[in-house]
Amino acid sequence: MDGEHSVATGGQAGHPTAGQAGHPIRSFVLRQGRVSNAQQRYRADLMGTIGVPYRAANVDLDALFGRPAPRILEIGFGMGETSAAIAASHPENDYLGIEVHTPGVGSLCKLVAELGLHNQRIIQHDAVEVLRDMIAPASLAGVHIFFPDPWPKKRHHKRRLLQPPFVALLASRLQPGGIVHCATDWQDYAQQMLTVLSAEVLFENTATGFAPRPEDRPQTKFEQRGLRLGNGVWDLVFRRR
Ligand SMILES: C[S@@+](CC[C@H](N)C(=O)[O-])C[C@H]1O[C@@H](n2cnc3c(N)ncnc32)[C@H](O)[C@@H]1O
Repeated sequence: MDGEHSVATGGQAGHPTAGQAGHPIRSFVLRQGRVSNAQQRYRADLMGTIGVPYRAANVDLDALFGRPAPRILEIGFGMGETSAAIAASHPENDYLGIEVHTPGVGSLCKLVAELGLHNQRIIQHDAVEVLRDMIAPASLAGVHIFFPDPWPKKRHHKRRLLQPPFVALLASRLQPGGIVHCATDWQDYAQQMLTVLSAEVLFENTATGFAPRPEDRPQTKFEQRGLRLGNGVWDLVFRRR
């Protein structure tokens, strides 16, 4: 997504990608993007019911969704069009979307209301801390990470989300047989993802190398912009052993 108007956030100790001085290296910067009136209104109306405040304790997912069902967590849903489309086409699953960016949260709230989705919940917080602190081990059927911030400059690569400690955390939160599906339009990040996911002993690749794009993954907004620029797209689908 656009990186302008960026403000680096402060942090807490113990972040899985913590830097040398103990300061967390976050995978995002909080942008001061414009929040439309509609995004503001829907966010204010809905986050009281479908929003989950961050707290350092496991969330009871059955209670949160009001039923037992496969749970898919999405990291960085952007404006949420893809999230809403997937949740609408899979009413049998429950979806927990995590995003830090306020306009995106408002946008997904609006889509949830317009589509009458009952299987979407939202946490507006750093996904790394959410996974670490709120999600119980072996509780997820899937994780979606579609077009994470690419951090193209070499000196920023340490900010990329897909690093070995994060991938180990991710694996620990998936049930055996659970799937992590990543996609990116940055070739060197795709290669990095392939390397770190392949190196995690709890994961097995469902494909040889990169996966064909699964038919049930709609094109995301960020992906469409990349395709207009002529970028390639790489999907990776790994299964928790
Ligand atoms: C490049 S955008 C892609 C958005 C969307 N998935 C798409 O494909 O259109 C990456 C998104 O991830 C969010 N993000 C990055 N790191 C995050 C984190 N640690 N926790 C939650 N959201 C994060 C950013 O705010 C941004 O909206």
